[in-house]
Amino acid sequence: MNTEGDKPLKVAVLGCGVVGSQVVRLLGEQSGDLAARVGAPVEIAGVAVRRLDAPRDVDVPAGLLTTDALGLVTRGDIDVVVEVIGGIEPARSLILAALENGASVVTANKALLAEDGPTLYEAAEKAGRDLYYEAAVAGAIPIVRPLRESLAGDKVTRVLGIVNGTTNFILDKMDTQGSGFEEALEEAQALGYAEADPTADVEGFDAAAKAAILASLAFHSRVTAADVHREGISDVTSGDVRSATDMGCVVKLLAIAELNATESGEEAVSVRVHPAMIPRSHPLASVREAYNAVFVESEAAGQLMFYGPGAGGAPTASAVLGDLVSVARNHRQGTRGVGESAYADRAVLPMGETRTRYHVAIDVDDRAGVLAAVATAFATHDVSIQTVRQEGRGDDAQLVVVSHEATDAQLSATVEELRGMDTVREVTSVMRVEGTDE
Ligand SMILES: NC(=O)C1=CN([C@@H]2O[C@H](COP(=O)(O)OP(=O)(O)OC[C@H]3O[C@@H](n4cnc5c(N)ncnc54)[C@H](O)[C@@H]3O)[C@@H](O)[C@H]2O)C=CC1
Ligand SMILES: N[C@@H](CC=O)C(=O)O
Ligand code: NA
Repeated sequence: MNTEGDKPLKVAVLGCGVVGSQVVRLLGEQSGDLAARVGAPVEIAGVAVRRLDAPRDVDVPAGLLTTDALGLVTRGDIDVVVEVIGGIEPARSLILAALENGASVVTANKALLAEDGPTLYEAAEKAGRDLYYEAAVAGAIPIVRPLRESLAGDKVTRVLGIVNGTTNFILDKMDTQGSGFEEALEEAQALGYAEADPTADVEGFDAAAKAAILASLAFHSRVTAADVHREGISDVTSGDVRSATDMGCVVKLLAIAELNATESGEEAVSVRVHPAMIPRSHPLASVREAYNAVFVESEAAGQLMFYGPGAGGAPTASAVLGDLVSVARNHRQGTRGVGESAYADRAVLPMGETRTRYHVAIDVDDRAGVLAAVATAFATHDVSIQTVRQEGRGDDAQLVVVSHEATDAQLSATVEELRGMDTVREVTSVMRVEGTDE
């Protein structure tokens, strides 16, 4: 570790793809400003790539390129390793080797942090080095640092986020242009937002990883991707989107982490990713196209909104470089930044015990007693109805019921019962409603 004079700080970059190439570009273009901000030159010591001759979006001097990532991080003179390879292995082994060899780590790897964050934190702690990851959640948007530091004196009660650009783009097109799901997905792919295999985006895996990281930070507990209830947007229909519009809402894929009371009255963490209707007046409703936003509620500060580009090479590299400067300053001063904070050790609430509201659209025969039968199904499971609207269509009718808050188990049992009723032709739309004051 360099602490003396203005000895250059040596940085190894692992991966030179969408994000890595922009990190390398910015390190070159902004070297003067970075040196001034850190107090010493920041020098690229090596860039690990999979293929030396692959085309890339930045010119890297041949002498810096290597296919031996492990050799680079263990060579003994590296101060900071920037991991932008992604995935679980070899990223995890490389990060652990970097820490063991005395380097601090900056990573954008949400999948790894959400799967095995504690192993990385413990290794950083043991090595006395930093592990920073602002880019891993909502790209360029500062949200990790605000939760780790700015709000460290407050009690966060809820985090609601739009943390996946691809799915927000698709839902926005369905809402504003009446596009179908497949059509909107093709557009997202053509614009380069979605992955070649967009499953991680569309099925909510990417958002679930980010939700786990947000929940861990907000509630000072260890939450992993496996703890997150996850539903994607592939089943969201144009009918759901129209239904949302009819009730003054918009459909968004939300990552939600909140404190809920358990049956025994203790505080537990509810963490989930699913499509939900939110009122158009909610700040998250105005998040358009591929943008991200995170809405935080805390006891003292109240409501805070963090908004900006959540994906893309340059925006993500901005967050990586911000971390790099912080870590470099820590190195220069011989200190460490904030480490893991998991002291609260709160349990994760099972999804069935999470309290939420449902919007249910039901096709029924338009005849006497049907409304009463539907209301009885809700009452049987102790779910209180907030509003009910009927749209008649000859002999057919559609009932749109919005419930008050109940447990997810009560609500899903109600929907199951509705589906089995003779008077119900079809339950055409079921969606949770979030972001409302009950
Ligand atoms: N692209 C984005 O908008 C965002 C990406 N991230 C995260 O940033 C990380 C990087 O993502 P991208 O740059 O988009 O991915 P990418 O696939 O464009 O780049 C990864 C690069 O790593 C290289 N690589 C793979 N194995 C390697 C190895 N063993 N040694 C050296 N290089 C190796 C690949 O050849 C590829 O060029 C991931 O963790 C991702 O989740 C986070 C926020 C936004
Ligand atoms: N595929 C992700 C990229 C960043 O995490 C997204 O669409 O948001
Ligand atoms: Na961020």
